[in-house]
Amino acid sequence: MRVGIMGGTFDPIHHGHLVAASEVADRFGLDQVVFVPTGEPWQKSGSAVSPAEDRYLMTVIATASNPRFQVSRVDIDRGGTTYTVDTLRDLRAAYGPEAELFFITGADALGKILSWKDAADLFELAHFVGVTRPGFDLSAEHLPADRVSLVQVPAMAISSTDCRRRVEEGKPVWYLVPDGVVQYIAKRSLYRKVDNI
Ligand SMILES: Nc1ncnc2c1ncn2[C@@H]1O[C@H](COP(=O)(O)OP(=O)(O)OP(=O)(O)O)[C@@H](O)[C@H]1O
Ligand SMILES: O=C(O)c1ccc[n+]([C@@H]2O[C@H](COP(=O)([O-])O)[C@@H](O)[C@H]2O)c1
Repeated sequence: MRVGIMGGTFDPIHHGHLVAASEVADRFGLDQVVFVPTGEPWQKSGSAVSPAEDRYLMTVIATASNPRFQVSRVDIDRGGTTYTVDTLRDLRAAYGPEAELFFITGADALGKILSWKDAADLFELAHFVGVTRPGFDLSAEHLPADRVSLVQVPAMAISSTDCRRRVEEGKPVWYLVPDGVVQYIAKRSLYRKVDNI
């Protein structure tokens, strides 16, 4: 079985994430892509991230219609700071030794990967797939060539930061995130200043 892993804070999940996963699934003939919302990400600057359960539910809503997309709670249920080395060990244990694991990252995340915990071990645990992202250079020169692939995906100039800012400013996020995620954000009053609720 060939399993893609798309880790992210998903605050909120948007069409950039979904297109990246879909393209890599097609290119590598993946049987599944598992979206893994982070528990407590340690390299996110700025304000605190939304509760894990909200990010988890938005990820479930966004992926529900695709039979090849799954969502895993491993990073949320482990508790504490999320490290990809733990994600990969947990998913290896869940899928067994025969599974081929492909960890999908945008160009921004791939550029910082050597700063991740136990970075040298990561490339033993999975094949890494870096995807293009508007505004970032995609390069794997710093990484082991046989364990990293680069994939061009349709350019989606969308970020979770921009989606949060738009909601805070009362601007629409329709078509940047799936419809059900727009509705979930409104229902839970996410990303609004307290005096806007
Ligand atoms: N528009 C996009 N195109 C390609 N890859 C993306 C895109 N947006 C995010 N990714 C990748 O998806 C993964 C998870 O991203 P994350 O959940 O941090 O979203 P983000 O939009 O970067 O969030 P934020 O703006 O809050 O930093 C990362 O590997 C990131 O590089
Ligand atoms: O393992 C680490 O030290 C590490 C540091 C930063 C990010 N990551 C992972 O990279 C993925 C994208 O993270 P983020 O913060 O850009 O949403 C997600 O799965 C994180 O757990 C992992």
